[in-house]
Amino acid sequence: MTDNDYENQRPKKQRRSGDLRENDAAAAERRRRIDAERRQLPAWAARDKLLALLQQHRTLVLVGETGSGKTTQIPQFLLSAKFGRGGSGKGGLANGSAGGTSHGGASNSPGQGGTPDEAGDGDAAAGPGPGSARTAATAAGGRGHGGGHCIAVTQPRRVAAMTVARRVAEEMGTKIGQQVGYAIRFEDVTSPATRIKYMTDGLLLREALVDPLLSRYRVVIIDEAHERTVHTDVLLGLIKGVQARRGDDFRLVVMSATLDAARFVDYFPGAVAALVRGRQFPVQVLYTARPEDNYLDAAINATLQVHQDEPEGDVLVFLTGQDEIDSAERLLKDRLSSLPAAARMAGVGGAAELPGEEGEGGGGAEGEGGAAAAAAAAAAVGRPRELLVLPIYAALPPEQQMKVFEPAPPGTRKAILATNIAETSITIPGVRYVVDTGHVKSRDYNAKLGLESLAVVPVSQAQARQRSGRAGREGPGKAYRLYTESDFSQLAATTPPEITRCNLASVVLQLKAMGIDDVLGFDFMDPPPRTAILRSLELLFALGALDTSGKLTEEVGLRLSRLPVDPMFGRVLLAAAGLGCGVEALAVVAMVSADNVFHTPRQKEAEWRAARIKFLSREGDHLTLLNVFRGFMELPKESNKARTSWCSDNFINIRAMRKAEDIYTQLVRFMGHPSPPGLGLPLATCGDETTPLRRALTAGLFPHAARLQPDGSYRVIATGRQVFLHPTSVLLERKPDCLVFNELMHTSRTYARDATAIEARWLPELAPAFFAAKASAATAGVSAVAAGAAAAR
Ligand SMILES: Nc1ncnc2c1ncn2[C@@H]1O[C@H](COP(=O)(O)OP(=O)(O)OP(=O)(O)O)[C@@H](O)[C@H]1O
Repeated sequence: MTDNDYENQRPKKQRRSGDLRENDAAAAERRRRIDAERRQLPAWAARDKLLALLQQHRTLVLVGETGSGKTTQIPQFLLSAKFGRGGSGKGGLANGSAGGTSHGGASNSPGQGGTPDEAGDGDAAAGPGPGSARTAATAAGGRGHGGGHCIAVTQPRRVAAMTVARRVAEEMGTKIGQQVGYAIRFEDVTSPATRIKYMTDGLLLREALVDPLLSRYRVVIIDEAHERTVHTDVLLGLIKGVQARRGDDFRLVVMSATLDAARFVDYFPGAVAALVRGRQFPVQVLYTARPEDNYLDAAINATLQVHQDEPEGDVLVFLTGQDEIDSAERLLKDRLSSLPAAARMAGVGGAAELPGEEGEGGGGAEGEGGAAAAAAAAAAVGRPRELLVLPIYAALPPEQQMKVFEPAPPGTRKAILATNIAETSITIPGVRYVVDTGHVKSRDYNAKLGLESLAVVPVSQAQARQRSGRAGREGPGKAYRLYTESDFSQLAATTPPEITRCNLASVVLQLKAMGIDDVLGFDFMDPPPRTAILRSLELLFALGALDTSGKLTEEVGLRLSRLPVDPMFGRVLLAAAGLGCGVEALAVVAMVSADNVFHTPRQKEAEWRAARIKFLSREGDHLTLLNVFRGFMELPKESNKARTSWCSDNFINIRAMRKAEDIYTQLVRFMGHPSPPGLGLPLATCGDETTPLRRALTAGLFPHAARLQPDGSYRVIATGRQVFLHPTSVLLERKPDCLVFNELMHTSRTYARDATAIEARWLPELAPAFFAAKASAATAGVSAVAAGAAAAR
């Protein structure tokens, strides 16, 4: 560098260090403020009592109001009491204060079954059954434990894991990924320094595959346990086994604002329940006087009413899914444009990928004389004048999801349209108002048919409380429930555990991979229906993941358990690797794993049908999806404009395509990676030759249930009732040993939606008697193994 260069640099350097000092000062001030806020949280008053309870009990079931500080504070308390520091094999369990002064904030919760005495009952109740949970521990093969140094905090959802981790890192004044980190599927923001790790429950379950004793962790916190996701329930069963094996070296905390603590205390030997009393800010709950005919309209009205009448504060609206959110966004725009000038000034900011859309940037005030006065009036009463509509749902790319967490620009109110992704754990800065439609999309499973479906159903009371709890986190809030108080009282108290209403193939596969062979005997807190487990065993057998004695096969089962996709899709990928069409199979699996890519507006049916023709394949929907994927991938990646206009011309959902591309990229890495959990499989392409791909698809989806015939039809071979049909399938021929169809089910998603139609149409054809007579000896073997295992207990 010459002197001259140096001189040129100097002022910049000085400016930079000046900026840094200012930034440092601002950051320090912010931390001081956050620190003061933290100390006001109800959880703080309970700190010493909670730590003392955890010294004495291996399981703590903690109930505390939404916003009381469970998710953000408890892990920090544990860390400061040395629960999250390893090496000695004892850590805080021996050294931490064994009681301290109780501030009276926490109490053993009478009526919730939380006393140590009652926990003794739990011991007895759990006595004879935990054989399989112990098997889990044994499967660790004597792996060392005692070195656990980390605190894991599970969340049912990725967004919560990410955002809460960031908040806690900020509270602790560290960079995310250092002392505090998070891990979600395909994204690990942790380091060797990490002591508090927020993660999805599904990810901790995956970790248990390779480390069944969870030996990295001194404490596991299962947060939002009331949600009873399938992953949480399996984890609870596994952890029970881990506790038995690791003894005093391991602690479990189960937390929620809306939890039946007694159930958990009964389930875990020696558990104790505690209640954190009090909430930070009040939330006023308002009900409608009469039931609403159309909750979507009612939600729009309520949002606009809040925007027009209420002082500043963002609105969080709970809807059921992406389609509904898209409609709500459009309706809000339309309604805003028809409002009087004062309210109309609020342009509605479009979704982030539509820059320049009408309303963006809030130019509405320009040139409207009356509007300026109205704006002044709104400002005078502290009402924001613009409304910025932001969606958030699971299929939205993460960078767009994060937009809801950014503060609204001055003079603007955010209206966040969310699915239940925003229902628990998270704090969205600025939200003071919640609009609860009272509905949610929920999974259901028909074990008889092996079909999963999604249906819009009323929320439970616990969900309604969680939703209201998203207001009142930074100040007093209001929750508008779009149903009557009497309807609320009729709602189920809690949501039934997901494990009792979903396809269990993945779960069964993972348990088998952990060495738990007797899945029917696994110590579930709420055992799933027996038929559902049997159906999963049959499916896994049909996929080649289990042998006739119900054991995991090395070649298929073990590798499938490592693939982070549905076992049926995973089987396609394994088959494709052997058939030289891995690239195409990955594309198809990515497309069916993303949301529906086709946009089918009713008013433009002729147009979208015409646009669809160029992608259609006579060989089936999978090949059609492959054509769409190839078309998209041919566009220049860096040109957002080209991609957007191609999607819009072809009536294709760009968000779903981005998601598919993302899944594809991640799976390519995963499949090709030479060391576990990667599979090190070659990824060849079959080009325009489609036969290998069709073979691979058949192998994955219906290996023994159907065989592709030379003429392109499928033969359905009897394997119990494990048959997948499309509602438009046509029965070509009825032979003595099989039925011949032109087309079979192509994705789990489609059959999910059409489960009822399929049942009505095909069940008589697929009568149990027909299949019972033809059931293969091998499938019967799996059932016999399952039945034998059950009988042995
Ligand atoms: N990202 C954030 N920005 C601003 N404040 C936050 C943030 N995260 C948390 N807080 C503050 O910390 C408080 C406690 O949050 P925390 O998530 O720990 O509560 P909780 O008891 O776990 O609630 P819930 O049961 O709803 O998950 C919130 O009420 C809010 O005041």
